[in-house]
Amino acid sequence: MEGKVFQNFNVVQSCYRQNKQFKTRYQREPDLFMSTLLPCPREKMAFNLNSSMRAHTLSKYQFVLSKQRTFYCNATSSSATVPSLDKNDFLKLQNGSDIRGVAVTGVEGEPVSLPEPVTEAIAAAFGQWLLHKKKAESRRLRVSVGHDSRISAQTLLEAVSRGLGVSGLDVVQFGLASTPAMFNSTLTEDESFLCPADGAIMITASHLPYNRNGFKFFTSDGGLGKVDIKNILERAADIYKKLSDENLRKSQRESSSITKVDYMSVYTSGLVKAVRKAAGDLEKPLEGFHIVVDAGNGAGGFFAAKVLEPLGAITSGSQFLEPDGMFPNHIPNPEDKAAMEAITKAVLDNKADLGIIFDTDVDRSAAVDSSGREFNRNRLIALLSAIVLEEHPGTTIVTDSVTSDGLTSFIEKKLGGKHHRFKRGYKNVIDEAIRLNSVGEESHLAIETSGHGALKENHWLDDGAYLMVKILNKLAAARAAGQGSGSKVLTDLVEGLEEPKVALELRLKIDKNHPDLEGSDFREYGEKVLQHVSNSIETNPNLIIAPVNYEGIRVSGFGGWFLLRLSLHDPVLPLNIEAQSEDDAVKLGLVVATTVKEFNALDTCALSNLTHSS
Ligand SMILES: O=P(O)(O)OC[C@H]1O[C@H](O)[C@H](O)[C@@H](O)[C@@H]1O
Repeated sequence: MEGKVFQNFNVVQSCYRQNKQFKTRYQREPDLFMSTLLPCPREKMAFNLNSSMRAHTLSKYQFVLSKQRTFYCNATSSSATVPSLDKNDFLKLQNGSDIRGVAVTGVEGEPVSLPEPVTEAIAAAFGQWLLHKKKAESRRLRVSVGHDSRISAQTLLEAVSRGLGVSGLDVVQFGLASTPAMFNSTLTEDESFLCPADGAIMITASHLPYNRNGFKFFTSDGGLGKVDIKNILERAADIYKKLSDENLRKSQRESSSITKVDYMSVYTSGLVKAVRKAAGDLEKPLEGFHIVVDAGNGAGGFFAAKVLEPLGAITSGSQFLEPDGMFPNHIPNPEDKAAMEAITKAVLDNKADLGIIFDTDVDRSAAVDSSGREFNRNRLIALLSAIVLEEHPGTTIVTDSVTSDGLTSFIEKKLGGKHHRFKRGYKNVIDEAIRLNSVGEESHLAIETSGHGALKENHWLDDGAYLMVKILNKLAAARAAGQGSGSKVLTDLVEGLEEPKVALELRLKIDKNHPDLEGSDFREYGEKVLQHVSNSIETNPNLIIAPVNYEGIRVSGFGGWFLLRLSLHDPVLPLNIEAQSEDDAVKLGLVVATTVKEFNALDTCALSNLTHSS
């Protein structure tokens, strides 16, 4: 265990050993017990730990704790004023299968919606949900918690730990971590790292601005979906009411332990092992390769020193590896133009073989070859499809809805696979791939143009770092087979992918307060728009509506296509257009502009700019 667990604050072991009666009952009836347990005396329940504390501070804590085995955790409820919030306020924090909110002030018009007490209530609710789900478990449950580089990470980490303590769960803090590592911790079998965790929480808001933050939740079954997130937020609203009631805080509670573990070393050594194995157990299969990493000051900086260097790669010229929650260089997001320009420049300036870029929490990635050509969006999917279809001939590749027609013919005609173009949303594509397998259709890859991707061989873990490992395997194998160096082997794999001359996305906003909505939900209004576009196009001989389509309306015409759909989260109709010339893109834009013109709540400025640009 030495060197693995940084500190272990198992101060409450004797408390809960003495409290078997409590334990048995709480395992059997977690929900019922929570209602008597809550609200708890927050003055007593929380450790005030700071992962960036210096060593001497920590040893002082350890000394105190080891001397008092029945020590009740130090009093540190958040000092923030507790605003009055109801269920709706909590439900507003749901963003698909994530929770997102504003964690710090600083942006005008964006008040804090994720203060510490709300965070505590959400974490307590996840604990409650987990206890309910794992009723049958006879041991005490533990939850791993990690965070990205955001400036609010530490505050929220402490609030999450307190909240889990409220539910009587043990907390295992990983510090700076990636989202996929958190899921991985629910699968790892290694008691010396306190794994598997029964549940995991990642504190992140992906690529959103510095003032935001949020949570993703995992169990060994994968990331929680929309229904469970709603359930957790509803529970959180109830818990919150009780947490803010001063009179009730005096009741008894069970203490929880907080342990800090260097789990990222387990996770990264898994990635290193995967590449070594694919290269026939060579110790340094990337020796001689020069690979630059751009972590955008998010959590992905580990990839250079902890993955590439042990494999023998040179990583000089890597940039923005140090965590900085103000993201001073560019948005950590492979979909961002400036981010892709930054990594491309780094590759060219350093004459590197390959560039790798991650989003803030490393569940998304993209690459750049030695000539500065991006493996991003459709080209990243084409590359991964080529690799996976070599390993699993004929398999189905599940993608999101905005993928190009060229990608379909590449996967089906060149690679001999099947392209199942499904819906937008990483959870949607992963769940669809799992469903296909369950009904007998083999699928090994679920991937989005956004850079989210998951493989069956990797437990359907949505992992940007593992996607890059698949690419590294290819480089290493080519080197081992004496097939030259550089990234040519990768570039060759996407040879034949037809790419459009023009690819654009316009996001048409729906004004939620417009009288035309007549009090209805923006989604209903959006559906009406889509139905109307579909009806108007049906009779147009120049246009063909895609017969198989899972969201919105996809139409081919003028040598290209467009897809108009409802955003997963926002009051927006995103419109994707791909065409072989600007003129053709404008023609497709005009089709949409003409058919939606009577929908006054729809902001069509972006469309007008396009159609008037010619
Ligand atoms: O529907 P949109 O607004 O384009 O958003 C769609 C995107 O939402 C989130 O960012 C998800 O993480 C992505 O997986 C998804 O693709």
